[in-house]
Amino acid sequence: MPMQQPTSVVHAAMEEASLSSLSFLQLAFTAVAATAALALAVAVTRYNRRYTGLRLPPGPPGWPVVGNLFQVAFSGKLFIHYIRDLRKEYGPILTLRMGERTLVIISSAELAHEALVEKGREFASRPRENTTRNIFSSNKFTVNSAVYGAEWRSLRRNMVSGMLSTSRLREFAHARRRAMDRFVSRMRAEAAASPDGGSVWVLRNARFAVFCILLDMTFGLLDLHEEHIVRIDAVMKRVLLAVGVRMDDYLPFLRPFFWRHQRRALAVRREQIDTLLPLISRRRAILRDMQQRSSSPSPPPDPNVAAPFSYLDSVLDLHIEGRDGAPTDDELVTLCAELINGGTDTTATAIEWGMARIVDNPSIQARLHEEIMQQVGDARPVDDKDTDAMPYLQAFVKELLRKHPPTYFSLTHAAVQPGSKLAGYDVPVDANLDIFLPAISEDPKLWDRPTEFDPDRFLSGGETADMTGSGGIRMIPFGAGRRICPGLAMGTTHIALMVARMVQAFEWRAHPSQPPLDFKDKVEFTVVMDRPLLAAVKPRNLSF
Ligand code: HEM
Repeated sequence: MPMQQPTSVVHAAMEEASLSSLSFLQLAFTAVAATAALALAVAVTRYNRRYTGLRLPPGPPGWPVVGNLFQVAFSGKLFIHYIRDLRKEYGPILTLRMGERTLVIISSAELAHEALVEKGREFASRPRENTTRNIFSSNKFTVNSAVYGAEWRSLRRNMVSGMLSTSRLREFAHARRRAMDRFVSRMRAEAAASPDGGSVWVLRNARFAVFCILLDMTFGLLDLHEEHIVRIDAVMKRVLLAVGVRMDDYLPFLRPFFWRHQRRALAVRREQIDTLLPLISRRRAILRDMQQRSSSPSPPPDPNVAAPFSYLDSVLDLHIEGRDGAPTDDELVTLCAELINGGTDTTATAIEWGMARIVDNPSIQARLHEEIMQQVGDARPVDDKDTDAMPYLQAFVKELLRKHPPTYFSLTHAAVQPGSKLAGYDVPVDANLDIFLPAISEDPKLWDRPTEFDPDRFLSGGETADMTGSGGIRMIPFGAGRRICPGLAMGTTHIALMVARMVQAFEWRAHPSQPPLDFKDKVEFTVVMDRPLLAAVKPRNLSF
């Protein structure tokens, strides 16, 4: 769940304008000018009052009202690259004013440690959100968006113990096996049907495979047809687009001009509810049936239709501290969507970068394949118990998450109370606190040859990587501290398993029709390859 790009905000605003007629534009400009003049006076007064007496971190000087918004938007750079350049000038803690919002961005291991570990409680909250995002989060009733407090604790405790613990993860080995078999067959079919008989789009296939696993785990419905899954996936993608950053997030006085976006977002929410609620009702019926069977001599339900447990089961009657009653149907939709969204794009993105590294470096592929042959052979598919016992694969996954963290920013944090400081600077309670992760995992003070991709650095007495950050921060692709990603174990398990199955099933090469591989990045929902990876594959001889 990465921070959104302000440049896309401007594109959204331009798109909105192009849809309008000229007369409407003239009217709109007059209204904007008048409103802007008023807003200017109000905002300048409010800003001065808000931050009087505070010492904010340094940052580029901005304009009244809009702050640095247009500097960022018209810089011609991706936001992630803009920040990388800005940190050279202002150092590892800086302030950007994006209209109404103040961003404090930190980008060093020391400051991440101060914010997430030493002062973890002080900065464990999330900032306020716009109305669209509040609709999709059922007013911040999700683990990722909840403000720090009793509600967040209940939801998070349930997600971790109910779904993401190591023991629960083990129980879903069958879901992974099914999804992996389908994943490999789909790639075989795609390669066979391609004009040259051997091309595969990596991200698309990886994304679908992870989506299938998470759908199984969320609803425990094992008989969904592929076309149905594709339809659900399409709706989930529309949701991600609907909650994207907009200009009015930063300049709320422009909100009336975004009424079309708002109406579209409400329609997508309706679609999301209409798509997921029938799955919830089916699971409820299965649970009732299971209960009846347990008190009668009838046989258990068909294991190919329903899993014995799902994430949904754990939230149906969830007691939330400080709240009466169980979650409503709409809230159940929100909670289920969170589990699926949290793990899909992040994991799939990592797979794409990983396969690009494998295609780019044949010796990495040879070593992975050799390890798979030694540990498993070609008579059965690799499973997750096997991957735990493969040191080179584990080192590869770590190096992958160091060099290509799927999100460059952690989710935005916020101070719980006024009066918090970082590096001696004030961090206002209404500021967004963002942690820029690649600056830590490529810091030459912490890493030897930081820009090189080299899994060997983690083997036998080489460098170490505690991805939780609890033993010191060197790379934190999952964040650290109280709000660390609860899907760390699941994410790394899925990445290792998918890479192993892909290398076991195929020999991977750069595609002859594509320009030489480059590792340029761009932001979609996560940080993906600028040019999506199309690889050439040759199926290996397997005897299963
Ligand atoms: C490679 C895979 C993944 C990566 C790189 C990743 C990364 C992250 C990051 C950077 C954060 C923000 C931490 C912070 O606020 O400081 C986060 C939060 C979160 N992630 Fe993940 N994630 C991954 C997989 C997953 C999976 C598989 C799930 C669940 C199925 C998940 C669910 C969540 C949730 C619910 C939060 C919010 C935690 C909170 O606010 O308490 N993630 N993740």
